[in-house]
Amino acid sequence: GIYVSYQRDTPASYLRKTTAELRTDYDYVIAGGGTAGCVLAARLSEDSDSTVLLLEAGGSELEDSLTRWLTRLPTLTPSLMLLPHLSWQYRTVPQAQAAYGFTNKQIAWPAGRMLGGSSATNYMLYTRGLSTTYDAWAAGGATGWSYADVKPFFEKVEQVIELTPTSATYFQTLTDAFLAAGKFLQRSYSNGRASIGDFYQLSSAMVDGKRWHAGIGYLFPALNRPNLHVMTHAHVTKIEVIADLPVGQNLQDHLFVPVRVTLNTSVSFTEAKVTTVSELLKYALLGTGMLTESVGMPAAGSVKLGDESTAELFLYLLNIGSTSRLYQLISGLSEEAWRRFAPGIYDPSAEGCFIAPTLVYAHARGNITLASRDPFQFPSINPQYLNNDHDVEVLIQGIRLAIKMAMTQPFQALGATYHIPDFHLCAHHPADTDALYGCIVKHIAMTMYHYAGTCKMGRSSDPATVVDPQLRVKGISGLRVVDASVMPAISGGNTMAPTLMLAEKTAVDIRQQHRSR
Ligand SMILES: Cc1cc2nc3c(=O)[nH]c(=O)nc-3n(C[C@H](O)[C@H](O)[C@H](O)COP(=O)(O)OP(=O)(O)OC[C@H]3O[C@@H](n4cnc5c(N)ncnc54)[C@H](O)[C@@H]3O)c2cc1C
Repeated sequence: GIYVSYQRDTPASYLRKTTAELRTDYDYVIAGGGTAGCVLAARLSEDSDSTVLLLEAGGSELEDSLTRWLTRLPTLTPSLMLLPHLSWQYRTVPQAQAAYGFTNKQIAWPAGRMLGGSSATNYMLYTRGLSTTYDAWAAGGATGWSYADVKPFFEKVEQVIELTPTSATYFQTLTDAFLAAGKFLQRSYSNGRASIGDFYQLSSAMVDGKRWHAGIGYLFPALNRPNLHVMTHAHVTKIEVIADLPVGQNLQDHLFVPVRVTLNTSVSFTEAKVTTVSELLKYALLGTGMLTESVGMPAAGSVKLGDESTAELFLYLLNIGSTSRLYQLISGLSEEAWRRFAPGIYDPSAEGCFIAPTLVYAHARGNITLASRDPFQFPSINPQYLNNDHDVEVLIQGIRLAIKMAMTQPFQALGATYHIPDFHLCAHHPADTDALYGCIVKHIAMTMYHYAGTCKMGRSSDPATVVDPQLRVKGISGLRVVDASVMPAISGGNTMAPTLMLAEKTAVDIRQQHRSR
Protein backbone atom coordinates (compact mmCIF):
# COMPACT_ATOMS: atom_id res chain seq x y z
CA GLY A 1 0.00 0.00 0.00
CA ILE A 2 1.00 3.57 -0.71
CA TYR A 3 -0.19 6.22 1.75
CA VAL A 4 -0.80 9.74 0.49
CA SER A 5 -1.63 12.95 2.31
CA TYR A 6 -2.89 16.24 0.96
CA GLN A 7 -1.92 19.55 2.44
CA ARG A 8 -5.01 21.17 3.96
CA ASP A 9 -4.32 24.62 2.52
CA THR A 10 -3.63 23.28 -0.99
CA PRO A 11 -6.11 20.62 -2.08
CA ALA A 12 -4.95 17.93 -4.47
CA SER A 13 -5.48 18.71 -8.10
CA TYR A 14 -6.24 16.07 -10.74
CA LEU A 15 -4.73 17.47 -13.88
CA ARG A 16 -7.16 17.48 -16.78
CA LYS A 17 -9.31 14.81 -15.09
CA THR A 18 -12.32 14.94 -12.79
CA THR A 19 -12.55 12.97 -9.55
CA ALA A 20 -15.20 10.82 -11.25
CA GLU A 21 -12.57 9.61 -13.71
CA LEU A 22 -10.18 8.43 -10.98
CA ARG A 23 -9.87 4.70 -10.43
CA THR A 24 -9.54 2.63 -7.32
CA ASP A 25 -6.63 0.65 -8.70
CA TYR A 26 -3.86 1.23 -11.22
CA ASP A 27 -1.29 -0.93 -12.96
CA TYR A 28 1.40 1.57 -11.99
CA VAL A 29 1.56 4.14 -9.22
CA ILE A 30 4.53 6.52 -9.49
CA ALA A 31 5.58 8.44 -6.36
CA GLY A 32 7.16 11.75 -7.37
CA GLY A 33 6.54 13.59 -10.64
CA GLY A 34 10.13 14.72 -11.01
CA THR A 35 12.69 14.20 -13.74
CA ALA A 36 12.44 10.41 -13.78
CA GLY A 37 8.76 10.32 -12.73
CA CYS A 38 7.64 12.38 -15.75
CA VAL A 39 9.53 10.11 -18.17
CA LEU A 40 8.04 6.98 -16.60
CA ALA A 41 4.47 8.33 -16.55
CA ALA A 42 4.69 9.31 -20.20
CA ARG A 43 6.32 6.10 -21.40
CA LEU A 44 4.22 3.66 -19.35
CA SER A 45 0.97 5.32 -20.42
CA GLU A 46 1.90 4.85 -24.08
CA ASP A 47 0.40 1.38 -23.64
CA SER A 48 -3.29 2.26 -23.71
CA ASP A 49 -4.23 -0.91 -21.81
CA SER A 50 -2.05 0.13 -18.81
CA THR A 51 -3.33 2.54 -16.18
CA VAL A 52 -0.91 4.95 -14.54
CA LEU A 53 -1.24 7.23 -11.52
CA LEU A 54 1.43 9.84 -10.87
CA LEU A 55 1.56 11.43 -7.39
CA GLU A 56 3.50 14.67 -6.93
CA ALA A 57 3.91 16.49 -3.61
CA GLY A 58 4.43 19.87 -5.25
CA GLY A 59 2.27 21.73 -7.73
CA SER A 60 2.57 22.40 -11.42
CA GLU A 61 3.08 25.30 -13.77
CA LEU A 62 -0.12 24.15 -15.49
CA GLU A 63 -2.11 25.30 -12.46
CA ASP A 64 -0.30 28.56 -11.92
CA SER A 65 0.89 30.98 -14.58
CA LEU A 66 3.29 32.74 -12.19
CA THR A 67 5.12 29.44 -11.58
CA ARG A 68 5.23 28.89 -15.31
CA TRP A 69 6.73 32.33 -15.88
CA LEU A 70 9.27 32.00 -13.06
CA THR A 71 10.50 28.54 -13.98
CA ARG A 72 10.73 29.14 -17.72
CA LEU A 73 12.91 32.27 -17.47
CA PRO A 74 16.51 31.01 -17.43
CA THR A 75 18.01 33.96 -15.56
CA LEU A 76 15.75 33.32 -12.58
CA THR A 77 17.10 29.81 -11.97
CA PRO A 78 19.03 30.63 -8.77
CA SER A 79 16.04 32.50 -7.31
CA LEU A 80 13.84 29.39 -7.62
CA MET A 81 15.91 27.73 -4.90
CA LEU A 82 14.62 30.27 -2.39
CA LEU A 83 10.92 29.63 -3.06
CA PRO A 84 9.62 26.91 -0.72
CA HIS A 85 6.62 26.04 -2.88
CA LEU A 86 8.92 25.30 -5.85
CA SER A 87 12.00 23.98 -4.11
CA TRP A 88 12.47 21.74 -1.06
CA GLN A 89 14.51 23.82 1.39
CA TYR A 90 16.71 20.98 2.65
CA ARG A 91 19.96 21.62 4.49
CA THR A 92 22.73 19.25 5.44
CA VAL A 93 23.45 18.61 9.09
CA PRO A 94 26.53 20.54 10.30
CA GLN A 95 29.54 19.09 8.50
CA ALA A 96 32.49 17.95 10.57
CA GLN A 97 35.23 18.38 7.95
CA ALA A 98 33.66 20.89 5.55
CA ALA A 99 31.46 24.02 5.34
CA TYR A 100 33.58 26.10 7.75
CA GLY A 101 32.42 29.21 5.85
CA PHE A 102 28.71 28.28 5.99
CA THR A 103 26.22 29.42 8.59
CA ASN A 104 26.14 26.66 11.26
CA LYS A 105 28.40 24.59 8.95
CA GLN A 106 25.25 23.59 7.05
CA ILE A 107 25.09 23.63 3.26
CA ALA A 108 21.83 24.44 1.46
CA TRP A 109 20.56 21.36 -0.41
CA PRO A 110 17.62 22.43 -2.59
CA ALA A 111 15.62 20.12 -4.86
CA GLY A 112 12.74 20.77 -7.27
CA ARG A 113 9.20 20.49 -5.89
CA MET A 114 6.70 20.41 -8.75
CA LEU A 115 5.92 18.43 -11.87
CA GLY A 116 9.30 18.25 -13.61
CA GLY A 117 11.10 18.01 -10.25
CA SER A 118 14.66 19.25 -10.22
CA SER A 119 14.69 19.52 -14.03
CA ALA A 120 12.22 22.40 -13.56
CA THR A 121 14.50 24.32 -11.18
CA ASN A 122 18.02 23.28 -12.17
CA TYR A 123 20.69 25.03 -14.21
CA MET A 124 19.57 23.05 -17.28
CA LEU A 125 23.00 21.70 -18.24
CA TYR A 126 22.75 18.55 -20.30
CA THR A 127 25.67 16.17 -20.43
CA ARG A 128 25.88 12.39 -20.74
CA GLY A 129 29.00 12.44 -18.55
CA LEU A 130 32.09 10.27 -18.80
CA SER A 131 31.49 6.93 -20.52
CA THR A 132 33.85 5.33 -18.00
CA THR A 133 31.21 5.83 -15.30
CA TYR A 134 28.78 3.45 -16.96
CA ASP A 135 31.44 0.86 -17.73
CA ALA A 136 32.38 0.96 -14.05
CA TRP A 137 28.69 0.51 -13.07
CA ALA A 138 28.51 -2.64 -15.22
CA ALA A 139 31.85 -3.96 -13.96
CA GLY A 140 30.66 -3.43 -10.39
CA GLY A 141 27.57 -5.63 -10.84
CA ALA A 142 25.05 -3.36 -12.58
CA THR A 143 24.70 -5.72 -15.52
CA GLY A 144 23.26 -4.05 -18.62
CA TRP A 145 24.43 -0.53 -17.73
CA SER A 146 27.75 -0.26 -19.63
CA TYR A 147 28.13 2.76 -21.88
CA ALA A 148 27.32 0.63 -24.93
CA ASP A 149 24.09 -0.45 -23.16
CA VAL A 150 22.97 3.02 -22.10
CA LYS A 151 23.98 4.98 -25.22
CA PRO A 152 20.78 4.17 -27.18
CA PHE A 153 18.73 5.53 -24.26
CA PHE A 154 20.68 8.79 -24.18
CA GLU A 155 19.93 8.99 -27.90
CA LYS A 156 16.27 8.43 -27.15
CA VAL A 157 16.31 11.28 -24.60
CA GLU A 158 18.05 13.49 -27.15
CA GLN A 159 15.15 13.00 -29.56
CA VAL A 160 12.83 14.54 -26.96
CA ILE A 161 14.92 17.19 -25.23
CA GLU A 162 15.55 20.61 -26.74
CA LEU A 163 19.16 21.76 -26.41
CA THR A 164 20.93 25.09 -26.92
CA PRO A 165 24.64 25.93 -26.41
CA THR A 166 24.88 27.54 -22.97
CA SER A 167 25.27 31.35 -22.77
CA ALA A 168 26.16 31.50 -26.44
CA THR A 169 24.53 34.76 -27.47
CA TYR A 170 25.73 37.38 -25.00
CA PHE A 171 28.56 35.79 -23.05
CA GLN A 172 30.40 33.79 -25.71
CA THR A 173 33.57 35.93 -25.47
CA LEU A 174 34.16 34.76 -21.91
CA THR A 175 33.41 31.16 -22.86
CA ASP A 176 35.85 31.39 -25.77
CA ALA A 177 38.54 32.75 -23.43
CA PHE A 178 37.95 29.83 -21.06
CA LEU A 179 38.15 27.30 -23.91
CA ALA A 180 41.33 28.92 -25.23
CA ALA A 181 42.80 28.93 -21.71
CA GLY A 182 42.03 25.22 -21.50
CA LYS A 183 44.05 24.59 -24.66
CA PHE A 184 46.85 26.69 -23.23
CA LEU A 185 46.80 24.62 -20.05
CA GLN A 186 46.89 21.39 -22.07
CA ARG A 187 50.05 22.57 -23.80
CA SER A 188 51.87 24.23 -20.94
CA TYR A 189 50.95 22.47 -17.73
CA SER A 190 52.93 19.47 -16.72
CA ASN A 191 54.03 18.68 -13.22
CA GLY A 192 54.13 14.94 -13.74
CA ARG A 193 50.77 14.52 -11.98
CA ALA A 194 47.99 16.13 -13.93
CA SER A 195 47.07 15.55 -17.52
CA ILE A 196 44.59 18.01 -18.92
CA GLY A 197 41.80 16.63 -21.08
CA ASP A 198 39.34 18.26 -23.42
CA PHE A 199 37.62 21.56 -22.80
CA TYR A 200 34.20 21.93 -24.38
CA GLN A 201 31.15 24.18 -24.48
CA LEU A 202 28.14 22.78 -22.63
CA SER A 203 24.54 22.59 -23.81
CA SER A 204 21.44 23.59 -21.88
CA ALA A 205 17.95 22.15 -21.92
CA MET A 206 16.40 25.26 -23.45
CA VAL A 207 14.34 26.21 -26.44
CA ASP A 208 13.88 29.77 -27.75
CA GLY A 209 15.38 31.23 -24.58
CA LYS A 210 13.05 29.26 -22.29
CA ARG A 211 13.62 26.31 -19.99
CA TRP A 212 12.83 22.78 -21.15
CA HIS A 213 12.04 20.31 -18.37
CA ALA A 214 10.83 16.74 -18.07
CA GLY A 215 7.25 17.92 -17.52
CA ILE A 216 7.26 19.87 -20.77
CA GLY A 217 9.07 17.23 -22.81
CA TYR A 218 7.43 14.08 -21.50
CA LEU A 219 4.45 14.48 -19.19
CA PHE A 220 2.41 17.41 -20.49
CA PRO A 221 2.02 16.05 -24.04
CA ALA A 222 0.64 12.81 -22.49
CA LEU A 223 -1.88 14.41 -20.13
CA ASN A 224 -4.90 13.91 -22.35
CA ARG A 225 -4.48 10.13 -22.35
CA PRO A 226 -7.45 8.59 -20.53
CA ASN A 227 -5.21 5.98 -18.87
CA LEU A 228 -2.87 8.56 -17.23
CA HIS A 229 -3.98 10.28 -14.03
CA VAL A 230 -1.83 12.88 -12.30
CA MET A 231 -2.36 14.26 -8.81
CA THR A 232 -0.42 17.27 -7.59
CA HIS A 233 -0.13 18.38 -3.94
CA ALA A 234 -0.31 14.68 -3.11
CA HIS A 235 2.45 13.88 -0.62
CA VAL A 236 3.34 10.20 -0.38
CA THR A 237 3.77 9.61 3.36
CA LYS A 238 4.48 5.91 3.50
CA ILE A 239 5.12 2.92 1.23
CA GLU A 240 4.36 -0.20 3.15
CA VAL A 241 7.22 -2.62 2.64
CA ILE A 242 9.35 -4.59 5.01
CA ALA A 243 12.90 -5.37 4.00
CA ASP A 244 16.18 -4.75 5.71
CA LEU A 245 18.08 -2.85 3.03
CA PRO A 246 20.77 -0.13 3.18
CA VAL A 247 18.42 2.63 1.96
CA GLY A 248 19.93 6.07 2.49
CA GLN A 249 23.56 4.92 2.52
CA ASN A 250 26.16 5.45 -0.25
CA LEU A 251 25.23 9.14 -0.69
CA GLN A 252 27.50 10.87 -3.23
CA ASP A 253 27.67 14.36 -4.69
CA HIS A 254 29.81 16.65 -6.82
CA LEU A 255 31.58 19.18 -4.64
CA PHE A 256 33.23 22.26 -6.11
CA VAL A 257 35.39 25.17 -5.02
CA PRO A 258 34.71 28.42 -6.86
CA VAL A 259 37.87 30.46 -7.45
CA ARG A 260 37.00 34.13 -7.94
CA VAL A 261 38.49 35.90 -10.94
CA THR A 262 37.73 39.57 -11.56
CA LEU A 263 37.94 40.98 -15.11
CA ASN A 264 38.31 44.50 -16.49
CA THR A 265 36.41 43.76 -19.70
CA SER A 266 32.65 43.75 -20.19
CA VAL A 267 32.12 40.05 -20.91
CA SER A 268 30.36 38.53 -17.93
CA PHE A 269 26.83 38.25 -16.59
CA THR A 270 26.29 41.18 -14.24
CA GLU A 271 23.23 42.32 -12.39
CA ALA A 272 23.57 45.82 -13.85
CA LYS A 273 23.55 44.51 -17.43
CA VAL A 274 20.55 42.23 -17.19
CA THR A 275 18.29 44.54 -15.17
CA THR A 276 18.29 47.57 -17.48
CA VAL A 277 14.93 48.91 -18.62
CA SER A 278 15.74 47.94 -22.21
CA GLU A 279 16.55 44.32 -21.28
CA LEU A 280 13.41 44.06 -19.16
CA LEU A 281 11.28 45.51 -21.96
CA LYS A 282 12.96 43.27 -24.55
CA TYR A 283 12.00 40.25 -22.50
CA ALA A 284 8.51 41.45 -21.61
CA LEU A 285 7.59 42.45 -25.17
CA LEU A 286 9.63 40.13 -27.38
CA GLY A 287 10.81 37.30 -25.11
CA THR A 288 14.41 37.98 -26.14
CA GLY A 289 17.56 39.53 -24.66
CA MET A 290 19.99 38.75 -21.88
CA LEU A 291 17.29 37.50 -19.53
CA THR A 292 16.88 34.47 -21.78
CA GLU A 293 20.49 33.37 -21.21
CA SER A 294 21.10 30.68 -18.64
CA VAL A 295 23.35 31.97 -15.91
CA GLY A 296 25.75 29.30 -14.98
CA MET A 297 28.29 27.04 -16.52
CA PRO A 298 28.84 27.50 -20.21
CA ALA A 299 31.98 25.35 -20.47
CA ALA A 300 34.05 22.70 -18.73
CA GLY A 301 37.24 20.68 -19.03
CA SER A 302 38.45 17.45 -17.49
CA VAL A 303 41.66 16.63 -15.66
CA LYS A 304 43.31 13.30 -14.86
CA LEU A 305 45.54 13.12 -11.84
CA GLY A 306 48.39 10.69 -11.36
CA ASP A 307 47.74 7.21 -12.76
CA GLU A 308 43.95 7.41 -12.57
CA SER A 309 42.27 5.85 -15.59
CA THR A 310 39.53 8.46 -15.72
CA ALA A 311 39.14 12.17 -15.01
CA GLU A 312 39.12 13.07 -11.33
CA LEU A 313 38.52 16.77 -11.69
CA PHE A 314 36.36 18.95 -13.85
CA LEU A 315 37.12 22.63 -14.30
CA TYR A 316 33.90 24.54 -14.91
CA LEU A 317 33.47 28.17 -15.89
CA LEU A 318 30.78 30.12 -13.98
CA ASN A 319 30.17 33.29 -15.93
CA ILE A 320 28.92 35.35 -12.99
CA GLY A 321 30.33 38.83 -12.47
CA SER A 322 27.91 40.06 -9.82
CA THR A 323 24.74 38.80 -8.22
CA SER A 324 24.38 40.87 -5.04
CA ARG A 325 23.46 38.53 -2.17
CA LEU A 326 21.67 35.90 -4.21
CA TYR A 327 24.41 33.28 -4.38
CA GLN A 328 25.21 33.71 -0.72
CA LEU A 329 21.58 33.09 0.18
CA ILE A 330 21.16 30.05 -2.03
CA SER A 331 24.37 28.38 -0.91
CA GLY A 332 24.10 28.96 2.84
CA LEU A 333 27.54 30.66 2.99
CA SER A 334 27.87 33.17 5.81
CA GLU A 335 27.93 36.79 4.74
CA GLU A 336 31.44 37.24 6.05
CA ALA A 337 32.78 34.22 4.16
CA TRP A 338 31.11 35.41 0.95
CA ARG A 339 32.67 38.88 1.25
CA ARG A 340 36.10 37.47 1.94
CA PHE A 341 36.10 35.04 -0.92
CA ALA A 342 34.40 36.97 -3.72
CA PRO A 343 35.54 40.60 -3.74
CA GLY A 344 33.35 42.93 -5.76
CA ILE A 345 30.47 40.49 -5.86
CA TYR A 346 28.07 43.01 -4.28
CA ASP A 347 28.86 45.66 -6.90
CA PRO A 348 26.12 45.20 -9.54
CA SER A 349 28.54 46.17 -12.33
CA ALA A 350 31.47 43.98 -11.23
CA GLU A 351 32.87 41.97 -14.13
CA GLY A 352 34.23 38.56 -13.31
CA CYS A 353 33.69 34.85 -13.20
CA PHE A 354 34.51 31.81 -11.14
CA ILE A 355 36.68 28.94 -12.26
CA ALA A 356 35.27 25.97 -10.41
CA PRO A 357 37.37 22.85 -9.85
CA THR A 358 34.93 20.02 -9.13
CA LEU A 359 35.48 16.55 -7.67
CA VAL A 360 34.23 14.00 -10.20
CA TYR A 361 34.35 10.94 -7.96
CA ALA A 362 34.51 11.94 -4.32
CA HIS A 363 35.61 9.25 -1.89
CA ALA A 364 33.23 10.59 0.76
CA ARG A 365 30.09 8.51 1.28
CA GLY A 366 27.28 10.10 3.24
CA ASN A 367 23.82 9.07 4.34
CA ILE A 368 20.23 10.23 4.61
CA THR A 369 18.17 9.02 7.56
CA LEU A 370 14.73 9.78 8.91
CA ALA A 371 14.82 12.52 11.50
CA SER A 372 11.30 11.87 12.76
CA ARG A 373 8.27 9.62 12.32
CA ASP A 374 6.46 12.62 10.86
CA PRO A 375 6.66 12.22 7.05
CA PHE A 376 6.50 15.99 6.59
CA GLN A 377 9.69 16.57 8.57
CA PHE A 378 12.82 16.82 6.45
CA PRO A 379 15.25 13.93 6.79
CA SER A 380 18.69 14.22 8.31
CA ILE A 381 21.14 14.69 5.41
CA ASN A 382 24.78 14.03 6.13
CA PRO A 383 26.95 13.92 2.99
CA GLN A 384 30.11 13.74 5.14
CA TYR A 385 31.80 16.08 2.68
CA LEU A 386 35.61 16.05 2.70
CA ASN A 387 35.86 13.41 5.40
CA ASN A 388 39.00 11.99 3.73
CA ASP A 389 42.36 13.33 2.52
CA HIS A 390 41.81 12.29 -1.10
CA ASP A 391 38.90 14.66 -1.70
CA VAL A 392 40.71 17.60 -0.13
CA GLU A 393 43.91 16.90 -2.08
CA VAL A 394 42.12 16.69 -5.43
CA LEU A 395 40.43 20.04 -4.81
CA ILE A 396 43.76 21.60 -3.77
CA GLN A 397 45.15 20.53 -7.16
CA GLY A 398 42.02 22.04 -8.67
CA ILE A 399 42.64 25.44 -7.06
CA ARG A 400 46.18 25.41 -8.42
CA LEU A 401 44.88 24.64 -11.92
CA ALA A 402 42.22 27.35 -11.68
CA ILE A 403 44.92 29.88 -10.77
CA LYS A 404 47.02 28.69 -13.71
CA MET A 405 44.04 29.16 -16.00
CA ALA A 406 43.43 32.69 -14.78
CA MET A 407 47.08 33.49 -15.54
CA THR A 408 46.94 32.24 -19.15
CA GLN A 409 47.05 34.74 -21.99
CA PRO A 410 43.34 34.39 -22.95
CA PHE A 411 42.24 35.36 -19.42
CA GLN A 412 44.94 38.01 -19.05
CA ALA A 413 43.67 39.60 -22.27
CA LEU A 414 40.37 40.19 -20.39
CA GLY A 415 42.25 41.80 -17.48
CA ALA A 416 41.93 38.81 -15.13
CA THR A 417 43.01 38.89 -11.48
CA TYR A 418 42.43 35.86 -9.29
CA HIS A 419 41.61 36.22 -5.60
CA ILE A 420 42.63 34.05 -2.69
CA PRO A 421 40.10 34.41 0.16
CA ASP A 422 41.47 35.66 3.46
CA PHE A 423 39.46 33.58 5.92
CA HIS A 424 40.52 34.20 9.56
CA LEU A 425 41.12 30.52 10.25
CA CYS A 426 43.47 30.25 7.26
CA ALA A 427 45.46 33.42 7.95
CA HIS A 428 48.39 31.62 9.61
CA HIS A 429 49.11 29.48 6.53
CA PRO A 430 51.85 30.79 4.21
CA ALA A 431 50.83 31.90 0.70
CA ASP A 432 50.61 29.35 -2.10
CA THR A 433 50.82 26.28 0.13
CA ASP A 434 48.69 23.15 0.19
CA ALA A 435 47.88 24.00 3.82
CA LEU A 436 46.34 27.32 2.77
CA TYR A 437 44.40 25.87 -0.15
CA GLY A 438 43.22 22.94 1.96
CA CYS A 439 41.90 25.40 4.54
CA ILE A 440 40.06 27.31 1.78
CA VAL A 441 38.58 24.05 0.44
CA LYS A 442 37.21 23.26 3.90
CA HIS A 443 35.60 26.70 4.06
CA ILE A 444 33.90 27.04 0.70
CA ALA A 445 33.60 23.69 -1.09
CA MET A 446 29.91 23.51 -2.03
CA THR A 447 27.42 21.20 -3.67
CA MET A 448 26.67 21.13 -7.37
CA TYR A 449 23.30 19.60 -6.36
CA HIS A 450 24.02 16.19 -7.87
CA TYR A 451 22.84 14.05 -4.97
CA ALA A 452 22.96 10.37 -5.94
CA GLY A 453 23.49 6.82 -4.81
CA THR A 454 21.22 6.24 -1.78
CA CYS A 455 19.39 3.25 -3.33
CA LYS A 456 22.41 1.63 -4.93
CA MET A 457 21.80 -0.68 -7.88
CA GLY A 458 23.87 -3.82 -8.42
CA ARG A 459 24.05 -7.53 -7.83
CA SER A 460 21.31 -8.83 -5.56
CA SER A 461 23.94 -10.73 -3.59
CA ASP A 462 25.80 -7.49 -2.78
CA PRO A 463 24.74 -6.36 0.72
CA ALA A 464 25.36 -2.71 -0.23
CA THR A 465 22.68 -2.72 -2.95
CA VAL A 466 19.01 -1.76 -2.57
CA VAL A 467 17.84 -2.52 -6.13
CA ASP A 468 18.89 -5.08 -8.72
CA PRO A 469 19.98 -4.07 -12.26
CA GLN A 470 16.30 -3.90 -13.33
CA LEU A 471 15.87 -1.41 -10.45
CA ARG A 472 13.56 -3.80 -8.54
CA VAL A 473 13.76 -3.40 -4.78
CA LYS A 474 15.37 -6.53 -3.41
CA GLY A 475 12.99 -8.88 -1.67
CA ILE A 476 9.86 -6.86 -2.51
CA SER A 477 7.69 -7.68 -5.49
CA GLY A 478 6.13 -4.93 -7.58
CA LEU A 479 8.31 -2.08 -6.33
CA ARG A 480 11.09 -0.32 -8.21
CA VAL A 481 13.16 2.77 -7.54
CA VAL A 482 13.83 4.82 -10.67
CA ASP A 483 15.69 8.08 -10.05
CA ALA A 484 19.17 9.47 -9.40
CA SER A 485 19.41 7.49 -6.16
CA VAL A 486 20.02 4.18 -7.94
CA MET A 487 23.36 5.27 -9.43
CA PRO A 488 25.91 2.95 -7.81
CA ALA A 489 28.56 5.64 -8.35
CA ILE A 490 27.77 9.21 -9.27
CA SER A 491 27.85 9.91 -13.01
CA GLY A 492 30.95 11.63 -14.34
CA GLY A 493 29.08 14.81 -15.21
CA ASN A 494 25.81 16.57 -14.34
CA THR A 495 23.12 14.13 -13.27
CA MET A 496 19.94 15.19 -15.12
CA ALA A 497 20.79 13.49 -18.43
CA PRO A 498 21.73 10.18 -16.75
CA THR A 499 18.48 10.30 -14.74
CA LEU A 500 16.42 10.82 -17.91
CA MET A 501 18.36 7.98 -19.52
CA LEU A 502 17.80 5.54 -16.68
CA ALA A 503 14.07 6.27 -16.66
CA GLU A 504 13.86 5.74 -20.45
CA LYS A 505 15.74 2.44 -20.13
CA THR A 506 13.71 1.15 -17.20
CA ALA A 507 10.40 2.10 -18.83
CA VAL A 508 11.24 -0.27 -21.69
CA ASP A 509 12.05 -2.99 -19.18
CA ILE A 510 8.82 -2.48 -17.22
CA ARG A 511 6.65 -2.47 -20.36
CA GLN A 512 8.29 -5.66 -21.61
CA GLN A 513 7.67 -7.35 -18.29
CA HIS A 514 4.05 -6.16 -18.28
CA ARG A 515 3.44 -7.52 -21.79
CA SER A 516 4.94 -10.91 -20.99
CA ARG A 517 2.62 -11.40 -18.00
C1 LIG B 1 19.41 23.54 -7.95
C2 LIG B 1 19.81 22.37 -8.82
C3 LIG B 1 20.58 22.60 -9.95
C4 LIG B 1 20.97 21.51 -10.74
N1 LIG B 1 21.60 21.75 -11.94
C5 LIG B 1 21.77 20.72 -12.80
C6 LIG B 1 22.20 20.96 -14.13
O1 LIG B 1 22.38 22.09 -14.58
N2 LIG B 1 22.38 19.87 -14.94
C7 LIG B 1 22.17 18.59 -14.51
O2 LIG B 1 22.39 17.64 -15.28
N3 LIG B 1 21.74 18.35 -13.26
C8 LIG B 1 21.49 19.38 -12.41
N4 LIG B 1 20.98 19.14 -11.19
C9 LIG B 1 20.72 17.75 -10.80
C10 LIG B 1 19.53 17.12 -11.53
O3 LIG B 1 18.53 18.09 -11.77
C11 LIG B 1 18.98 15.97 -10.68
O4 LIG B 1 20.00 15.03 -10.41
C12 LIG B 1 17.84 15.22 -11.35
O5 LIG B 1 16.90 16.11 -11.89
C13 LIG B 1 17.20 14.30 -10.31
O6 LIG B 1 16.05 13.69 -10.86
P1 LIG B 1 15.16 12.75 -9.94
O7 LIG B 1 14.06 12.23 -10.80
O8 LIG B 1 16.03 11.78 -9.24
O9 LIG B 1 14.58 13.71 -8.79
P2 LIG B 1 13.73 15.05 -8.92
O10 LIG B 1 13.74 15.56 -10.32
O11 LIG B 1 14.20 15.96 -7.86
O12 LIG B 1 12.24 14.57 -8.63
C14 LIG B 1 11.75 14.17 -7.39
C15 LIG B 1 10.26 14.54 -7.33
O13 LIG B 1 9.64 13.85 -6.27
C16 LIG B 1 8.77 14.77 -5.59
N5 LIG B 1 8.62 14.27 -4.23
C17 LIG B 1 9.55 14.26 -3.25
N6 LIG B 1 9.03 13.71 -2.14
C18 LIG B 1 7.75 13.33 -2.44
C19 LIG B 1 6.72 12.70 -1.71
N7 LIG B 1 6.89 12.33 -0.46
N8 LIG B 1 5.53 12.48 -2.33
C20 LIG B 1 5.33 12.84 -3.63
N9 LIG B 1 6.31 13.45 -4.36
C21 LIG B 1 7.49 13.70 -3.77
C22 LIG B 1 9.52 16.09 -5.68
O14 LIG B 1 8.67 17.17 -5.41
C23 LIG B 1 10.05 16.03 -7.10
O15 LIG B 1 9.11 16.53 -8.02
C24 LIG B 1 20.59 20.20 -10.37
C25 LIG B 1 19.83 19.98 -9.23
C26 LIG B 1 19.42 21.06 -8.46
C27 LIG B 1 18.57 20.81 -7.25
